[in-house]
Amino acid sequence: MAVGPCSIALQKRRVQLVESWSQNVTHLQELLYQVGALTEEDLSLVRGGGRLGVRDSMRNLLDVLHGRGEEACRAFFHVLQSQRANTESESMVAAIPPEGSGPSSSDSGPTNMQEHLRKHKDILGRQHSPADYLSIRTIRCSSSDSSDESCSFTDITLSRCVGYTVPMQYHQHEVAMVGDAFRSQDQVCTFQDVCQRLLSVPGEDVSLLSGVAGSGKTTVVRRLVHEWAKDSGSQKIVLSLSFRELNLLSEPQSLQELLLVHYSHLKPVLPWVIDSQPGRILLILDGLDEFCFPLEFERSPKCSDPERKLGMGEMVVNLIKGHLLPGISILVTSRPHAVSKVPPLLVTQLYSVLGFSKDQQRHYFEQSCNSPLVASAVWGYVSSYQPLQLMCRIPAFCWIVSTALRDRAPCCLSQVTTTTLPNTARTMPAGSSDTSTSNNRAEEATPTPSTFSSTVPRVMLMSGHVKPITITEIYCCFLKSILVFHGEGHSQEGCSPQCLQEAPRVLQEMRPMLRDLGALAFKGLLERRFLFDQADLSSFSLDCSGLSKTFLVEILREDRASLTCQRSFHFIHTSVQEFLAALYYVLQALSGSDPFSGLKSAVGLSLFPVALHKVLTSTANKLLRPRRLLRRYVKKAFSWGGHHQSGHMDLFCRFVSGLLVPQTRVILDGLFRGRSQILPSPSSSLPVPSPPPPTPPFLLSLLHSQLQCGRLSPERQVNVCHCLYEAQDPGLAQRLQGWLQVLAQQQDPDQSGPAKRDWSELAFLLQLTPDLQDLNLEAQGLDADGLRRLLPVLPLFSTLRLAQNPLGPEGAVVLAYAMQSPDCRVERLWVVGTGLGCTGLRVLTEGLKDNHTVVDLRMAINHIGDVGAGCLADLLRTNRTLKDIRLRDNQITDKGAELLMEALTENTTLEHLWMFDNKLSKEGVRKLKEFARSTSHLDIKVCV
Ligand SMILES: Nc1ncnc2c1ncn2[C@@H]1O[C@H](COP(=O)(O)OP(=O)(O)OP(=O)(O)O)[C@@H](O)[C@H]1O
Repeated sequence: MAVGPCSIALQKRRVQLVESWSQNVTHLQELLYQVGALTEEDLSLVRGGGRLGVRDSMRNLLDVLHGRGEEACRAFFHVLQSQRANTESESMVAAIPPEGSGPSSSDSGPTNMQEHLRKHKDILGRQHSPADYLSIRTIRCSSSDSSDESCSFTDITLSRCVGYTVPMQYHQHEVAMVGDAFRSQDQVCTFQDVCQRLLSVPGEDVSLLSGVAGSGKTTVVRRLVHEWAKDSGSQKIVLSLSFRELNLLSEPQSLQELLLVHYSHLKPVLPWVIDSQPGRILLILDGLDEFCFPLEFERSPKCSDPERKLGMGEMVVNLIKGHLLPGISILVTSRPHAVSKVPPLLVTQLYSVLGFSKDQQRHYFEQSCNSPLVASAVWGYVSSYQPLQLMCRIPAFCWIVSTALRDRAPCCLSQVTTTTLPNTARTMPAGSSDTSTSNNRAEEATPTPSTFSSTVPRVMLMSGHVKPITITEIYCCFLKSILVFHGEGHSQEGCSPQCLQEAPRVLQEMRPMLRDLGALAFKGLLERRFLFDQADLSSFSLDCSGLSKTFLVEILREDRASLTCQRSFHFIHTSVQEFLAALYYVLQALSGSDPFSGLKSAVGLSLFPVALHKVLTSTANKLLRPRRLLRRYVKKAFSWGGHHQSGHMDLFCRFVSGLLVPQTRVILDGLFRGRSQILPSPSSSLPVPSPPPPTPPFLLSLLHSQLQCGRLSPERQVNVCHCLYEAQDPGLAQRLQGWLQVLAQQQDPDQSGPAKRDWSELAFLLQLTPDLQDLNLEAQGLDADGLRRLLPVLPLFSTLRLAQNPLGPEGAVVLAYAMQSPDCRVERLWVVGTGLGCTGLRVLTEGLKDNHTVVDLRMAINHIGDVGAGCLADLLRTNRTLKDIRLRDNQITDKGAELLMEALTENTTLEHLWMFDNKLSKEGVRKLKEFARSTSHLDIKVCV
């Protein structure tokens, strides 16, 4: 059987031929029979006994023709050409290979190819413009025909590693991982690098893009598509689908059908591209973590036919395995916990969104605030408070913080009043933003949350609340900004005195709606659901048509699936859902109602009829005193959060703690004023409010008893620390002092070893003390794992004393990250007797190559040997910061000393090198001394 250009073309264009010609299959058969290309037997085979549909008949026809060889295929294309007048698919006919020519003659594709692609770029470029996505502020600016550029993306930092291996396990809330992000071992890269790789490099591969909620994955995708659409020279053809949309397709579908419905404007060209130039296609699948169908990579049957109907899970498996659409490249985005749904072997590279670096955060605030003064004030505030700054690596937090702070800034900065707070109030210590004027200096003062003090005046803003210092307070300000300043009728952002005066009334009016929204959020959290449909909203009496028009677009975002036109809703960020859930919980608990019963009656889940449930609840309320009820509900929230090892209730618990603080609730004054408040409601009437009541003691004792019970995992313990912080526990400072005292008592290395410590808790506490310079953890039994937990704070100290701890080579890896951190301030690194060995030293010196802060490195008794000395020598060739290195007792011989001396001929900055107690010969010592004499700046201490 001859295989010629027509046979090949017929195979390659099979999908397109079925798509374009199935309706004419009967007529084609007749014509082919007439010209002798088919026999009667062929005809009955093609018809399949009359049971087949037209598409299957067409597939049979193509199989038969291919089986008959080149001549039959050529006849087929001639027949098609003769039908040209009858067909709508001109491009199809143009693709028929002329007699005698090879298939390559049609490689330029169907006619109007460029035209179709241009249209495709226009459509996708519009769908992915930054304007309708980044913030409501930009929606406004776009609607008042401002240019796209004004709504631009801020650059973001990513990392790239080839493939991935570690099956990741997460026992903490994703927020807790933010600090980890910049410690990645992988190569740091920019958005442009990712763009360049995905859009320029042809070929078959699967890339994963991982990042926590709100880290900007979807934004990266949008920006990628946006850049591609702007680039008229790009040869790639980007197709983008979201898992959220695929979830809606419960019936099996063929991939071809799916793509052609989704990209109907590409109908005339897509099959051709898929068939003949798959390397040009980049398929983006966004949001794997939301995919509700199982991905069974082992068990899903192999399918390479794009026309075969498949369930969505099977389709995705076959796409990622390269069976369906072989040759294309695929980008899958996901939150970290779902990344491992894709087997590592199938992944070519893993990109991780690290978020905004410090500079990028500053730039973000410059872009998002309406004046440089406000931007600088917001940035001054964020950068002065370490936990907040860590959180602001996530862009979504930046947006929340910016919304919370910027709106009130213009009119509040110059109109602050101060008042003295009672004993739970916090210090507003020295340290002010660089833009502070004499008027606003108090406002700009940097809070140091570690020192909740009783004496220092607390800044009270005109808006009736203090400058937020807990995360809960920031979210309260965020909500208030949106409700009060962004509501309908407020064309301008920013507060006005009139808005502020009306705020309590507005908040009071919003109370029922916020309660319902919070109940929805809470129910979602319980069920770990972050996507809601219209029925969900209606079950909480939320009117979706009203929602999308009012301020709530900034809280609850609507998606309309392009495949099914179904509407779905999600909170703008999971933390906003967690905050609203906590708000609902606290509102209910404060008014003596069971937060769970609120859900049951709303969604009809109650085991009892609603009326009976109400009777029982009110009887219980009468029997139990309201304060006891409150305690019971709060306890329930915490014990429940503590039992969730996944950590997904962590933020919720922190917000509940924060909202139980009367001072925090002042911000949402109006919302909390109710008939049946159990706790005293703080008064906030201006100009001089009466002191708010302190944090309820039962809350603090509840949290403390959780810490002491010893049943919580280390991750949950850290979360309890966060809760104490949100609850503004005045005891936190003492706890830190206690820790520091413990650490000051040096352990005797001969003893059985120090008690097992919770290093995460220390890391948390240390974050709250920005002025601590010297971290002394000598002989504390600190191992590599403990050091890793401390990593967020390690770079922030000028002296790190880590001697006599079993750090080992793995600890060196952690130290290397710390030294490479852009935030590194470490000048003295003391790691005497930490078991680094030559392997550890190699890693550490690699880290130090990117460091410009360490001047004093003490590393006696580490068995680094000559190999280690060689690594150090290598470092000294380029390093111009180190002044003092102590290498006593490290088993270095003459060979190692030679390497060091060689390197030191190129280094004029090192001043001291201690080499006592190494394995040097007399000759080696003599040479070293001679070398020291010849280099006036360098003092070498050595003896045999
Ligand atoms: N590069 C950026 N420049 C400006 N704003 C950004 C940028 N990236 C993200 N944001 C802001 O953060 C918000 C959240 O981003 P995005 O939706 O991309 O996160 P995500 O990682 O996809 O979140 P999720 O996992 O919840 O889907 C955006 O709405 C936008 O306000």
